[in-house]
Amino acid sequence: MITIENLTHVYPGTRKLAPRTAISDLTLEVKDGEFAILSGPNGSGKSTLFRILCGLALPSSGKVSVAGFDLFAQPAKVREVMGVVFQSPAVDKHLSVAENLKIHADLYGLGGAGFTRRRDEALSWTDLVDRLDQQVATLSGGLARQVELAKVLMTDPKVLLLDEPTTGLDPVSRRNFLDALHKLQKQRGMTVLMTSHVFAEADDVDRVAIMREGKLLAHDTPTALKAMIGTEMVVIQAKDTEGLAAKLRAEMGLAVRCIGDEVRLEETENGESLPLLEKILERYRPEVQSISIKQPGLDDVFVHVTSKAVPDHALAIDLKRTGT
Ligand SMILES: Nc1ncnc2c1ncn2[C@@H]1O[C@H](COP(=O)(O)OP(=O)(O)OP(=O)(O)O)[C@@H](O)[C@H]1O
Repeated sequence: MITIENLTHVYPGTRKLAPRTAISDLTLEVKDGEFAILSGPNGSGKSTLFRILCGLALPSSGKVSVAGFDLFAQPAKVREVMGVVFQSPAVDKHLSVAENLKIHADLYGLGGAGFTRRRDEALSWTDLVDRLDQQVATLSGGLARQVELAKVLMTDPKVLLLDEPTTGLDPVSRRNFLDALHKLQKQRGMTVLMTSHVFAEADDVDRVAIMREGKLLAHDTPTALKAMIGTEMVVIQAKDTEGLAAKLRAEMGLAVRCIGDEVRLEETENGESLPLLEKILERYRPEVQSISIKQPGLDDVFVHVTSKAVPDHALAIDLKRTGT
């Protein structure tokens, strides 16, 4: 449904700044009816990609098609099938919920009885049904985001792009927003691509794509991505992380990595971790502040994949293993 082929985007340089490649030969597909999350560290190129997909920027090279339409040759066709929820609010806070929805409907030529039906349908999943006359400025952050989504849903998009839509929401509002989004996506069979840094949001999506420095480093189901780093991992906090890691490598032959203030031993399998943990404690007890065994989550995959400490050939192996 969304096909991105060999996309490259270079921001031109200025007298003081060198040109910057924000997206580098990126190829990615979001299949029909799929819910995909796009993630990556700051500066990895997500916003640039999002701006290109929304038609706000033209890439330096590459192709994008949405629902079979060429994004650059047939932008109007793409706009007909695509809805976009931006990170920064795109509703008028001084107007009521109903007024915001009406203005959006007018922009899209959705008048008369059709408008009321579409509006009521878009609102049916929200908590806004009895708040139509309330000014958006007086709504909570979570409800204001619901107005944005309701607005976009009125146009019945086949493809929905969302740029970190849950930023600033408390955990309960975030969960409510996502639950509603998942329900809607299934009901309407929409294809959804959402940027997010919150990995708790990614466990129940179809696929997660992770970028770094404009390149796609991983793209697979949450289960396959987690399997990339084994069924268990040992995580150690120490007074001297680098020092302990060096000893574990040299004296125990362990392939550990330092990530922030932790030493991590990834890719341990069920049953191996506990004896290893005991051996590490036996030998290095005074240096260890805490040690635990955990099952890898998507946040661990993110750290593994985006950490610059991972040599490129190791990533290539991981990607082969996950079939990306
Ligand atoms: N207008 C611009 N001119 C020059 N370079 C830019 C411009 N916008 C972004 N960049 C650079 O392009 C790269 C990708 O930036 P981008 O904003 O797309 O990343 P991002 O993944 O969205 O980051 P974040 O998570 O911080 O929003 C960065 O190195 C950034 O500095």
